[in-house]
Amino acid sequence: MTQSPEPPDLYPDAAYDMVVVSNRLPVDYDEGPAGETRWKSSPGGLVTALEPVMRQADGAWVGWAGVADREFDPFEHDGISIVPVPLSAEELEDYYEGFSNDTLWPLYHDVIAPPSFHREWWDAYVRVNRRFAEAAARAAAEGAVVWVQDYQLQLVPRMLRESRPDLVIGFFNHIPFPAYGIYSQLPWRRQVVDGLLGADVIGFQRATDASNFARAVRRLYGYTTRGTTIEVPTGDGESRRVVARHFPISIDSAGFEELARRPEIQARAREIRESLGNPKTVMLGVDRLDYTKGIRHRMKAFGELLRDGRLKVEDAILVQVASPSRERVETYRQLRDEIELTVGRLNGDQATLGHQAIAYLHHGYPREEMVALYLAADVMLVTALRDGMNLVAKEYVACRFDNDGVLVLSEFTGASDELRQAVLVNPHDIEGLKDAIVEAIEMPHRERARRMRALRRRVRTNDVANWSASFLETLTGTGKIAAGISEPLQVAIAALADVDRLLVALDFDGTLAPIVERPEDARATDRASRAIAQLAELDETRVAIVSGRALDSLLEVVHPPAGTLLSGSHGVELQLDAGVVTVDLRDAELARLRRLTELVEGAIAASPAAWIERKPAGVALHTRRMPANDGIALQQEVRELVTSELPDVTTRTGKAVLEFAVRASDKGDSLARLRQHVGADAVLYLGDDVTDEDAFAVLGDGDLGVKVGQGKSIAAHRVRGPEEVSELLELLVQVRSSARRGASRWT
Ligand SMILES: O=P(O)(O)OC[C@H]1O[C@H](O[C@H]2O[C@H](CO)[C@@H](O)[C@H](O)[C@H]2O)[C@H](O)[C@@H](O)[C@@H]1O
Ligand SMILES: O=c1ccn([C@@H]2O[C@H](COP(=O)(O)OP(=O)(O)O)[C@@H](O)[C@H]2O)c(=O)[nH]1
Repeated sequence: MTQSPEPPDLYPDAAYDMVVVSNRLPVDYDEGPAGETRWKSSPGGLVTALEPVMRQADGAWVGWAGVADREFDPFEHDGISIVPVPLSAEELEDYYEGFSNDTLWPLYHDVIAPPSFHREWWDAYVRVNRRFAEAAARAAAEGAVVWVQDYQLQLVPRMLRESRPDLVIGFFNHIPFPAYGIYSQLPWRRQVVDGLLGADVIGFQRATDASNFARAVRRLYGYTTRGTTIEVPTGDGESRRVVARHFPISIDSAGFEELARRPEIQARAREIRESLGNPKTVMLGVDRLDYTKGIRHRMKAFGELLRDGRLKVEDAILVQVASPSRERVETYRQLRDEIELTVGRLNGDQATLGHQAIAYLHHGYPREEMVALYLAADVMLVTALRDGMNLVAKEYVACRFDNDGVLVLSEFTGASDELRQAVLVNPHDIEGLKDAIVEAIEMPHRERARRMRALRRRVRTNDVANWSASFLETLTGTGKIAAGISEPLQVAIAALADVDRLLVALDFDGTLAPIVERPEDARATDRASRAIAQLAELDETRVAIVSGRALDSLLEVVHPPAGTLLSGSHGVELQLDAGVVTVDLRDAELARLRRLTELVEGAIAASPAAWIERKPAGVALHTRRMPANDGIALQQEVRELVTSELPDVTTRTGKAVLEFAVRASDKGDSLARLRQHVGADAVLYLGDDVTDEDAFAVLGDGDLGVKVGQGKSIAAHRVRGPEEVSELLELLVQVRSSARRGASRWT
């Protein structure tokens, strides 16, 4: 057995506040035939997506250099600090080619090819994951953010949490996460899920991937999952909240467009068309040579169209870039043989002396050439059988600033969730695929332009900067929040305008009303109050105020329009259409409430700046008027006192407030009840406090959560404060009232 190489001693210890860990570095070490060496760009969408992020972050990128049995010192490449992790030839075989690419890859891509399960591959996977975790732990500064990438490193989050509990750990899965029926075949299914649960945030490409993962957690561990959150027990009776959500990855759209606008690249596009004999239609496929990409299905459909006479070889050509990938894995070798046989046959049967049917290119091309190819193509064919995202589809759209070209896109790609105006296809349905190709070729210019404009808007709005900012904000909550309503948030609000029945649920303090010294002085901003009154006038639109305050106290500060639903005391009190619903406390709960009140009152007697607020099922200790450290110390003391005598009492911390309740309820329960009462098709929730996270946690697909201000949050969007909350509500009034006017014309 080969000895694993020891990590070299040259790693810059604890130097980086941000560390990205991925199997592959952005560059591969390459040795030419004459022994000349160089670093060249490594293949695949992961690198394309992360490169611009890393260039901005000034962090370290920990990964493998693409060759076995070689050790490299850390170095700087194109403004990125590179920390190479060595792999022996045997580890490369067992961990990368074996477990990553012959077990996990086919399993996670819906067993398109049969996965192989070998125990020695698993052992190597564990060993190599540990080496990556150690390298990342060495590079990371105290409290750093470590962002682990992809299926090759699923055990790293747990390993890092154990060795470095100070770190903030994110994980992003670039490939699909399969349904439990498939995932459960994995003999190490529990270990992998546990490995991932070491992260604070687990990102997926699609909402279905995140819900498949949550289901696996429930089935294998029985942990509670709620919307996008998972409660992971920590062993001391407490639990950590892990977020598992989709963050669809994207590209540097502006960068691609800038390249596409360069005259020399446009000239190259013309040259490509000329070299193909200037046919009426150039179709393009660009893929790693991988069985998930549906290259054979595409060729079969194209071949039949030629054979049936629906297309003529003089008029249409398919350019297929199949970039070399994983060439030592047997399934990939076989695939190459099959594809090349198909190309040979098809050209043999259909080509003429002057016109080939398929131009097949088994090469990897630099970005400039890719852009020229995109510009040269009338129709882009993306027919993957399963694909995490597929960046090629987004790149094609980003390059078509001329609003021309048609994208044929498989519904089994992550990209199809966003790129709805493409010609969507099921690549298994060869007849359907043939019709879609003909539809794309014959599509009238106006229709092509209409679709391409809409696609381009989407790719511009959600670009790679947006993807990483949204993931990292969810992870750290410390991102700088841009002024105003961001473009992705505007798009999300526009989508709410069209739903049939909408619930707009709003936290009060810190969201509608700026935080003030004395809670009784808090008032919603005038603009927010006006917008709420206008929303309440719209049909099929209900407004709810969801507060931690007791209902009495809420009604003193808020004067909502008729029909507004109210939730007080974190859902213990609800005012629905039929009046107030208060949870009746049982005798034992009443006795506990009395004792709780006595205990807290006694404990704060010597701290005149602290005060308590009585609620129907609990008390809240406010420390806002105390120096911050004194407040924290008092809260700690009172918490210990209460929980040692009344262990069943629920505690909850907010901004300078510690709450105790004898009946457990939170804003998530309350929002679920309100949603049910209204029969809402979608919910908009806005909140600023830690307790609002429970409400964000119950939001699902089609809902919209907006965190107000800084702080860790699972909400997908943010605004800076109450002024922008009112701006957002005004925007909603505007878009929803015109949508409702449109709707009522037809009803
Ligand atoms: O590193 P390789 O084994 O040569 O493979 C290349 C990369 O392929 C995969 O890409 C995925 O990520 C893309 C960006 O998120 C996504 O669009 C695509 O659908 C995925 O398949 C793989 O996930 C990477 O780890 C590989 O580096
Ligand atoms: O010859 C090539 C073929 C592909 N790519 C790039 O490789 C990435 C492929 O990403 P995608 O998400 O489509 O698939 P993956 O290969 O990651 O599965 C895209 O950025 C392509 O532009 C490239 O630079 N040269």
